[in-house]
Amino acid sequence: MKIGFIGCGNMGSAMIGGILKNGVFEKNEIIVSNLTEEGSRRSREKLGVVTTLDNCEVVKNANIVILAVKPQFYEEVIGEIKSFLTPQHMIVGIAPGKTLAWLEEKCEQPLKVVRLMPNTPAQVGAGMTGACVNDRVTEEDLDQILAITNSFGRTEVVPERLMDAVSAVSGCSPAYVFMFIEAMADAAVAQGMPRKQAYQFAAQAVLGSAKLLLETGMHPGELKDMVCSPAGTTIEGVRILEKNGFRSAVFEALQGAADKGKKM
Ligand SMILES: NC(=O)C1=CN([C@@H]2O[C@H](COP(=O)(O)OP(=O)(O)OC[C@H]3O[C@@H](n4cnc5c(N)ncnc54)[C@H](OP(=O)(O)O)[C@@H]3O)[C@@H](O)[C@H]2O)C=CC1
Ligand SMILES: O=C(O)[C@@H]1CCC=N1
Repeated sequence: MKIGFIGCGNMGSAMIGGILKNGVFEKNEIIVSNLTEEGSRRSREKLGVVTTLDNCEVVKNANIVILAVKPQFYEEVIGEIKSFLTPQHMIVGIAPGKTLAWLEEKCEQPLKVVRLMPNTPAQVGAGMTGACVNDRVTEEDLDQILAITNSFGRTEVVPERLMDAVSAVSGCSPAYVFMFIEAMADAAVAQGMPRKQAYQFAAQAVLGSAKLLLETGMHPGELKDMVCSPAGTTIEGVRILEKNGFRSAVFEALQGAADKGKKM
């Protein structure tokens, strides 16, 4: 085995899905641990990887170890596995607030440490991951990490001080985007559109807008202005969004998410 996941829920399985689809590792090179027998069976059936209920088995059988449990369980899990870690291991945290220094300290030995902040669109190969590494991670190690993260979307290597911002703007933001889509679809339903069709229209509008911005590199304000005809329908909606503090609400939400990450 080459890569191991401690925990294989939403994020772990999304990451493994991309890794397998792009042939970064074969099924028999991936070992995952779950907390429950039910989770273990789900990992086996859904992904076909090697499974265990013993977190130490992951460390004994893989040199890249991804901690894909909720942040609250990081300390307990590291306590369990630390005596099996060696300088050859690369330990990868994906939780908000768990800094490189915190991970190094809890592992109690000099190790290659990586911090990633992926997001759930990784499930469909459209993830966005922020990455930073400690000074023991070589160029070759980083290339290996990027091959992994690029298998489920795009990656940006950032200074660690930006990881809370990454967590807010791409780790958490899919939740806010889904709330936005749901609200738009509710409004379309109120106008008489069948719900399934409303999700299609709202989601494709968000997907297309994101694609337009990424592919043209244009300023989002300019793209917004392209939609707003003088005395038209869109600018009326813009007025109402501004009146209701739409931008400020988004700003505050991301600020709150980033601040929460700093405290974790
Ligand atoms: N969800 C998201 O959008 C994002 C999440 N993250 C981070 O990813 C990490 C995982 O989150 P997510 O995938 O959403 O969480 P899930 O709840 O979906 O999955 C957690 C997994 O951890 C397993 N688990 C729990 N306790 C243990 C333990 N002691 N030993 C081994 N396995 C254990 C569970 O096992 P079982 O299957 O048996 O229940 C489950 O497979 C978190 O740190 C989160 O902050 C980062 C970016 C985005
Ligand atoms: O809130 C969470 O649990 C995760 C971390 C980053 C995005 N979502």
